[in-house]
Amino acid sequence: MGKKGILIVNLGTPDSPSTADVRKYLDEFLMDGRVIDINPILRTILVKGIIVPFRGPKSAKIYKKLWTPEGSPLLIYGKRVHQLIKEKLGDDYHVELAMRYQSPSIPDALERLKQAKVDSIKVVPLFPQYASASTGSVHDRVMEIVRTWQAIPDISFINSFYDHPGMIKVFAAHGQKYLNEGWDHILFSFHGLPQRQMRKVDVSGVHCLQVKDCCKTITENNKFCYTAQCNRTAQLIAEELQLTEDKYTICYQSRLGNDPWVQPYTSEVLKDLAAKGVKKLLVFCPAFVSDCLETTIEVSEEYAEEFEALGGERVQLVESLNDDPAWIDALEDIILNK
Ligand SMILES: C=CC1=C(C)c2cc3[nH]c(cc4nc(cc5[nH]c(cc1n2)c(C)c5CCC(=O)O)C(CCC(=O)O)=C4C)c(C)c3C=C
Ligand SMILES: [Fe+2]
Ligand SMILES: [Fe+2]
Repeated sequence: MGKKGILIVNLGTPDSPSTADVRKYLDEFLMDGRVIDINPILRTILVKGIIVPFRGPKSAKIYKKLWTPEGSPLLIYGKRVHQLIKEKLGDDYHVELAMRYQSPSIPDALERLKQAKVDSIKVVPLFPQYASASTGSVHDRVMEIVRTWQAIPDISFINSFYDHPGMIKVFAAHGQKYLNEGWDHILFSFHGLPQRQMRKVDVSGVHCLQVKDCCKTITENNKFCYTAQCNRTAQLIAEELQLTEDKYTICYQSRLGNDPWVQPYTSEVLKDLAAKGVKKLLVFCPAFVSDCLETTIEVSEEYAEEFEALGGERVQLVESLNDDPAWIDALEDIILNK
């Protein structure tokens, strides 16, 4: 019998922080019809004519701050997790790491699985909560390639692991280290998403953004809703840490463009909290399994500066799952049992 193939996939990051490489990354990322889900002609004009030329140099400056001698944190942690999970799963498995955008690419990783003659492939996007723009896009790309193969092995896809007890415990343990430092409030800041993408995955057609508090709890109607899954992740971490509802706020960062995204926006929440006299904030970012631009720079630097300018004193980011051995245990369970 052959080995079982596992393909773990994260979002991706530029190959280097040079403007040319950041532009190449943004172009591949934002030309994805699941990320900027508008008319293809408008998308091309918007991405190639406006975002890539103008945002490219600005993003490159931010990536230069993020970059370490080993490279981009998202890829560094990706490689460490890949190595650790390979060791943990042992010889019955062939594990490949890919990035949805840039390198290592999904086509190359799938080719290696094909060459290894695996019996099956399990695709594991490293996004705890499902969004068409992240998990959906990984699934789409894998299917696009595999459908051209003559011999297609057993193949399965993980949708999400937003409530996985092992993962919840690791986020909670990382937060627990800071809990006794006298925080005025706690934020669960998730990556944002255009509201129309929430509506599109509403399997009932009558729920998301149509009923009051639509996605506060997760039900049959909204089980694929990114916001409903984010809320559940935050509630479970809060329960694990015995935080009552008044102690925390769930919010959404990194909005791009002028269309409405899921609310409340993190920057608006920072303004409201500062106006109420909140000085010290602890921030979890549980949409990310590893620290990256969105946590290390956007939260720890940009939101921290914004909050201080509003009269706040301190913003402390809770480290992501990164290469914590307890996360590797949880990931093994997700791979084997989901
Ligand atoms: C949590 C999963 C993610 C979803 C959903 C998502 C949606 C989404 N993102 C953009 C635009 C940008 N995102 C950028 C960076 C970025 N996004 C995610 C994850 C999700 N994005 C991660 C992990 C990262 C960091 C990558 C890294 O290299 O560390 C960026 C690039 C940075 C910048 O220039 O600000 C953009 C742009 C859209 C439009 C979107 C829509 C659904
Ligand atoms: Fe993003
Ligand atoms: Fe929803």
